[in-house]
Amino acid sequence: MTAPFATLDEFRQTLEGQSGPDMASIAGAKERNGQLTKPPGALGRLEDLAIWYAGWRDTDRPQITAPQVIVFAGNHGVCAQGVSAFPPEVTVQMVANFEHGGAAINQLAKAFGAKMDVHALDLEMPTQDFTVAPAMSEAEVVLALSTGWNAVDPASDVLVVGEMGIGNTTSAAAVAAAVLGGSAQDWTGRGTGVDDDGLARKTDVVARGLARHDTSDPLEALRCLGGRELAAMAGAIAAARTHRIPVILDGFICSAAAATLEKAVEGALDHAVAGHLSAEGAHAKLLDALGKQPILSLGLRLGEGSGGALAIGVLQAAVACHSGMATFAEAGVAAG
Ligand SMILES: Cc1cc2ncn([C@H]3O[C@H](COP(=O)(O)O)[C@@H](O)[C@H]3O)c2cc1C
Ligand SMILES: O=C(O)c1cccnc1
Repeated sequence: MTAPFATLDEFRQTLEGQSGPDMASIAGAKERNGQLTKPPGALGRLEDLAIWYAGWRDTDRPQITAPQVIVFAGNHGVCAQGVSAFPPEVTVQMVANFEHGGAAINQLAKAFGAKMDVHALDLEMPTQDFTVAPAMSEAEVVLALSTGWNAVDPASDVLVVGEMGIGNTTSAAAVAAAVLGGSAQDWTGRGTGVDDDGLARKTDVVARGLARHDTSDPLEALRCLGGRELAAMAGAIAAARTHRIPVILDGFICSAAAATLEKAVEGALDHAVAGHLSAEGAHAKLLDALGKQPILSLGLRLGEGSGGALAIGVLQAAVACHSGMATFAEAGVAAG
């Protein structure tokens, strides 16, 4: 489906017009959950996940057969400020690695039966350094949102969005600070592993970005401080809602991009769960602010959609139990 917006205002209107979960499917799934052959609540959070998933799939007995992982890549002008432990060429080199099947996310997508797509967004044209100018023009951010929107396969039944973009933890920290409040220090972490000097430099860069731009509007924060891959993730998350495809969020960068949607239109992330808690320092605070409890906590600090992809397995398991288990009546097991 072609993206139904050509401006940031139209994108916001698209978010405002999106529907919520199907309450009848939620009620039916709760009813079914209560009849399954297990003590009430014994599957813990798996039960909540299955019921949540049912509401977005419009059925009380859903299946997961077609997960999609999309990795978006972008380059960042702010790398000129020395904010990453790695050089910006790594972005395009990793895109080649994704295309040849050699990255962590390739293995994780394969392990959970997900199809994986990679979209490189104008890598030869990095965003502007946000300490001197807005990262993107309105046309550029809308194009990136549209690329993300159009990348979603309407036939998929769960979506993970990930990213590759050297420098993008700086961008994500700035976006998070702009939309959720707090200081640059609160949100800036080590990313790929900058040393203490690098962290101080990076924090200063985030502070200067925040001081330079008027980011009271969350979508303006995405434009001025974000990156193409962050905008594409936001566009894909929004498109998934329109297609009734539940989303599993990845780590710090994905969550910062997603936060712009929730802050633009409250409830815009109701169709999304947090796949994992990243080791990037401020991710816990970000998830708290979004009211999301991570499914996994494995110390990952990679991005690429890796933590989201791992959580596909948990969601699949939750849905398999919900839809595949026998009821007490079917199995002839005495209910308590
Ligand atoms: C080889 C390599 C593979 C990666 N895969 C994801 N990232 C992660 O690291 C980057 C963000 O960290 P920073 O802001 O410190 O540059 C992003 O590309 C993110 O996806 C990688 C980084 C590297 C070096
Ligand atoms: O949490 C993430 O997404 C993350 C953390 C560090 C580096 N790259 C990605």
